[in-house]
Amino acid sequence: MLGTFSSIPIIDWGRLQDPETKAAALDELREAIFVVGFLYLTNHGLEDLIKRTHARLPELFDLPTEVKEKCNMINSPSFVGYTRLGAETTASKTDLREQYDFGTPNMKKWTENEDIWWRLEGESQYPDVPGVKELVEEYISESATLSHEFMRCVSESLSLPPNTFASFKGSMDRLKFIKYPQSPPNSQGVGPHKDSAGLFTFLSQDDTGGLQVLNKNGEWIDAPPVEGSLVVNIQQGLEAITGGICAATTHRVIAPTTRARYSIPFFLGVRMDLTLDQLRESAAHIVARIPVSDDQKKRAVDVPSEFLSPLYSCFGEAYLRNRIISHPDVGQKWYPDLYEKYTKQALS
Ligand SMILES: O=C(O)CCC(=O)C(=O)O
Ligand SMILES: [Fe+2]
Repeated sequence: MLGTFSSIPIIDWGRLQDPETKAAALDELREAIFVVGFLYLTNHGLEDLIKRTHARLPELFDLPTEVKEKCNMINSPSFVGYTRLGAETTASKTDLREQYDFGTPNMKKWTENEDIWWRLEGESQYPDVPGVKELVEEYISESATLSHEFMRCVSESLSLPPNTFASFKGSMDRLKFIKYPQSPPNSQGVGPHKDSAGLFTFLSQDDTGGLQVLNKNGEWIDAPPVEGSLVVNIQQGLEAITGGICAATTHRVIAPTTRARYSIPFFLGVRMDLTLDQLRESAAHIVARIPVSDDQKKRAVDVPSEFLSPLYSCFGEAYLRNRIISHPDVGQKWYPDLYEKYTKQALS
């Protein structure tokens, strides 16, 4: 256990803020992101908010079925809302979890003359429980602030201007509350995947365990709970911005066997209208600074990346495909033609 644990770097946010330690901490950050591919962030200032939010999760999943179903994702062309156990698919297998998806509030309403993928940015649905909307909005707002600062540090770690990644940022970030119920041994909580909504994921897990990450050697290693930390994953948006050089973190959750597990991932969003061609141009100067790392073994066993596929015209379309495949009932209801098209397409 110790060996696998020590292979995931811990980055102390405090050290990135302190002028005395910043330079060394930026080196550690660069190594963690571009050479290892994932990290734990500690000392980030959201500890109290995370604790308060975790404390409310059991109650939200114990609500009567009709209260949860009232905000079911099936009502939402933006794929936000409640997903019951068994309604989600990853790597062609059913996931054993239930969850609520939310997004940044006050999105502009989609109109028919706009490209269809802008419809992914829409208003959230909340369970009808006092204080939940406010808590979600506070969590999203605090996480967005932290993640913007984090991206500035990532730029600085590559000796690039701090706002280098800002122009890739989308307007809607996403947040999920997840429950994995107690399950038979070796059940799939969520199957192997790369996060698809954007740039980085900041994941808070409880103390149950079960998260695993694919390392550069192509081995699944445990990412055990570290109290108060956020697990930071690279998403497909950053992978595309770096021309595929900085591969998205592939991860999965083995369902818990002795009690329920709860987690809260925050997904920093990417711009829906970015095309691969635009990226190639704008990314060249970023890519030139990324340290070389060998991940051939990981790539040999990895899951595909939608954003890098020439099948899709822009991030928005690739993300829409990902949502439709993950939530087939919602996809079929709101995008029947695209559902037909995407379920027949194989990613190369
Ligand atoms: O629950 C977790 O720890 C991971 C969740 C996850 O990977 C996801 O929902 O994208
Ligand atoms: Fe994920």
